[in-house]
Amino acid sequence: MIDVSTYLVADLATIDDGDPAAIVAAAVEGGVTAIQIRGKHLADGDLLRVVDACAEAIAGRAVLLINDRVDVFLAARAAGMHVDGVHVGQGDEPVEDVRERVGPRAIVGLSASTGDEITRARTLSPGTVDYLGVGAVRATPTKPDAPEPLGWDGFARATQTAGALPCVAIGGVGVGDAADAIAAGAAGIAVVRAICRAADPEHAARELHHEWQRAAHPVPNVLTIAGSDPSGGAGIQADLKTIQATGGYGMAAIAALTIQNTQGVAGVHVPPAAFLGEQLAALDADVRIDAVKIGMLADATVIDVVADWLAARRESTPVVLDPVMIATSGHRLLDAAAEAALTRLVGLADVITPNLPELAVLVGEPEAREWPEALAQAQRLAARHEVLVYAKGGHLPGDRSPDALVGSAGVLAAFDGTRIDTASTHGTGCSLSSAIASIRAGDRTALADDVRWAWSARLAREWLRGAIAAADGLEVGSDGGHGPVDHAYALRAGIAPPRRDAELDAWWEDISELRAAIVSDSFVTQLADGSLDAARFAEYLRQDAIYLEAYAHLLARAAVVAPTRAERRFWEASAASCRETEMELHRAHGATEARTPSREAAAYLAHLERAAATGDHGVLVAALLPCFGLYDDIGRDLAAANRADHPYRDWLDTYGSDEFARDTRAAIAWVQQAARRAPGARLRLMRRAFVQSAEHERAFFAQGE
Ligand SMILES: Nc1ncnc2c1ncn2[C@@H]1O[C@H](COP(=O)(O)OP(=O)(O)O)[C@@H](O)[C@H]1O
Ligand SMILES: Cc1ncc(COP(=O)(O)O)c(N)n1
Ligand SMILES: [Mg+2]
Repeated sequence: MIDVSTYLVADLATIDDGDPAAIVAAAVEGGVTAIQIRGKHLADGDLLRVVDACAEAIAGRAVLLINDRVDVFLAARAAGMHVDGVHVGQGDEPVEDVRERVGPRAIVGLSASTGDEITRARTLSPGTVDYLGVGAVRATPTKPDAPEPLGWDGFARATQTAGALPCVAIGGVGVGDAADAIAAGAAGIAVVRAICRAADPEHAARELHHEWQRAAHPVPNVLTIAGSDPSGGAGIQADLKTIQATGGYGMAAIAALTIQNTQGVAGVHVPPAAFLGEQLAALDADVRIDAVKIGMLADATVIDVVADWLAARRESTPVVLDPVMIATSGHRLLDAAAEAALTRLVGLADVITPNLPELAVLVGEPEAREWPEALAQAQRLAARHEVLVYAKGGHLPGDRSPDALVGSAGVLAAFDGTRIDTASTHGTGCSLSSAIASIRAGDRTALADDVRWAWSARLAREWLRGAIAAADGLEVGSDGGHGPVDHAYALRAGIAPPRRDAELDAWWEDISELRAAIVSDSFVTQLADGSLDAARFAEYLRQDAIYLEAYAHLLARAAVVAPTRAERRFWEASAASCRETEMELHRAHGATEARTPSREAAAYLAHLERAAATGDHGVLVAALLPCFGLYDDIGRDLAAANRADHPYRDWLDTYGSDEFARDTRAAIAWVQQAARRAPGARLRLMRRAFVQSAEHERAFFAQGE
């Protein structure tokens, strides 16, 4: 679906003697998602030149449409310019004819200003029109001949019949209107003068874009009821940091205080439970609560207060309960008598997140030694209390760290990954449960509850693993303890908060078999156990050096077309580190050898070159992503198999590193953002480019077999 949320009509008459390409470039930099070039008074040739300059300036970062002039669009497309479609009015040729001429892939927008026109557009055969421009909402100087303005009420009434057709509000709208526009059902806001005539078009675009984003993704209010950890790694402090990092507004009612540092818990003080009850009542009287996370509650009286409060709430707020009994350091955080009281609370939660010892206590069985046993316990617990159980394998021995979301019918979502090698896991349980609550609170989809919890859990775990991987970068606490995770790692790296993104997940599903195949191919299995033939490995490295040299160039090209400075910096840095790795490989493994690419390397590089040649930023970064994602995935498994006397030790280390994991996450986040901006046809291209790269990855690994 085309993103028309921030839509610029670049009206050449309004721009007058300004530079359209410069304005359009600034608008895109500010976050505009769609641009329409309107040059009613221009001859075809002159308009085509402006379109050319604008297409170059936009470089695929926003949808580019041409107003009315279907011939100019066709000429632009024939000349290889990056144009996406046309926007036509009611007075021009019938829109069915326009669709016929531009073909099925181009985007066609249609102006409509009355309920009748919208109803008629709706009854056209599907795929004729991609979106409607509906207005004028208010009277405007750029369209003096327009009929009576609609106002927001009129807009809402008129667009009621539009069905799934996105309606962009136009006419006298701009900054300050996003909330009303969304309430009226608009898919976006279109402006003319607000950007074309702005002293600083980039700033004007950014203001508009940010306001729309804020209104479309309101910040959820997330409450944690938990204990305080003065060292800031666990409890209330961890919860607030997590909620903020995952896009929520954090609130906290303190149920207990601990004397605690990274070495352990030295004491617990429980304030009067009635006082906690009053805090909760005060919040209820004043604040909309979008999700609740419950942590350390210390004793039965406190648990009862919280359970009473939850039971009496009229709104059905998502509740995540971390049944905290024992801290990572091994200290009891809940007195034994209170364990029974917890059972009542479990029944009031949607999801509970026990670690293995807590799971055992809740289900009344000995602690699980093996993961399948833990899953069976989780299922029994889920069935008994009608809750979802997020079982955590953090306490299992071995080098894996499995988790799973389990319902009464069994596992809903299984997560597996290597254990991150760090002692800094203080507060991981607290952080995970508040991340699930916070991400779930921000999920505005209308999917089934189980699906939404599974997504929130998946994103929360992904986010937490980033925080654990970055933990050793902090300097908190002395030797021998458990340091905190870095809740702010994504902020430091300029990565947006996690939000559910079914699109990217579908891509990974597309390549899941390829991933499995790569892992079981002889190259990877033999590389892992060290039995790989040295000559085959050397040839692989030579090919890898050739590949990486070209890949670094392509990363640099991604930087050039990146829509924001932060993203540009990311691809530039990736290009630089890729070049270093390549040189390193080259130095270590025969710089003097002839460098002829293998058939597999040549094919892979040709595919990437083609992706770059589309000029589309999204397609290029999608094609570049498997090289990050698959290596991170497989590289971690290989790194886990590493040992001091492993013949390929250095190589295995590179891809298992935390820096590489961090870069991979950032790359995924940027591709995710590009996917969100991409219209349907472009999104399909991105996905195809991504899958094809994964296929080339497999062939590359298998070469010389
Ligand atoms: N070393 C690690 N590497 C990766 N993930 C970890 C590690 N330690 C804990 N986790 C994750 O942190 C979360 C908390 O797990 P766990 O330690 O089992 O619970 P708790 O902190 O409540 O005792 C889980 O999602 C678990 O998978
Ligand atoms: C106040 C408080 N609440 C909870 C925990 C559990 O810590 P973890 O998340 O490591 O299990 C803690 N250590 N302190
Ligand atoms: Mg815990």
